[in-house]
Amino acid sequence: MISSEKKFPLSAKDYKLNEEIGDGVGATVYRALCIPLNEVVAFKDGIRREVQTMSLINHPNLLQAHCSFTAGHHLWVVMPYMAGGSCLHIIKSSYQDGFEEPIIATLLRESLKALVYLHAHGHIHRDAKAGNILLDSNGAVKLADFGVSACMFDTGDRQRSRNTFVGTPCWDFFFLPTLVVPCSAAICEYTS
Ligand SMILES: Nc1ncnc2c1ncn2[C@@H]1O[C@H](COP(=O)(O)OP(=O)(O)OP(=O)(O)O)[C@@H](O)[C@H]1O
Repeated sequence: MISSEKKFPLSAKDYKLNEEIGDGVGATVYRALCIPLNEVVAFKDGIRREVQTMSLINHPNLLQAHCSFTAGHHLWVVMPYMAGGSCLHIIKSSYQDGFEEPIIATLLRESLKALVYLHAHGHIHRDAKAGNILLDSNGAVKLADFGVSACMFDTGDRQRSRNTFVGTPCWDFFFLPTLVVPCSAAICEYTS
């Protein structure tokens, strides 16, 4: 699971946890400092499936993990810190009337490239939404949060789990059909 040439340490003592930067349904995300590399990172108490998916993907529009390790009962995922925050956060703080169309088009294009890549590799994200589209300090767009993602090649219980409903209802039933589906036939999140 390497998103850069740098070797991120695999021990909690090498990280200094700072403030909470996100509180999702499944996990809390923190800003942290990787002390030996003097680099700001994001720290998430992940789940095994998420870590597995993050270890397999490699695309500029997908948030890869630097590394992961266990400490006590926690499975920590160390990720690049996306200083721009999520699109949801930006909309709430600065664009209450919504983004202008050119911005939406750009965000969708970048997010769809990520989904096309995932689908081509047999993965389905299952929770594409503004809170999971993150921006870094250079404005790069990355799709994050593979906590409920699934793999088309899974068998047994994991295969059956693809048929369960996950994700975020308003996004799955409203946003995606009205905005994203006309933009790309690549959205096959619902066919699983
Ligand atoms: N690498 C990161 N850099 C900066 N902020 C992040 C990063 N990862 C996550 N966040 C912030 O934390 C929030 C929650 O993260 P994430 O979606 O991974 O958690 P979750 O518990 O799976 O969320 P949910 O289940 O609600 O979708 C994001 O919306 C974002 O604001």
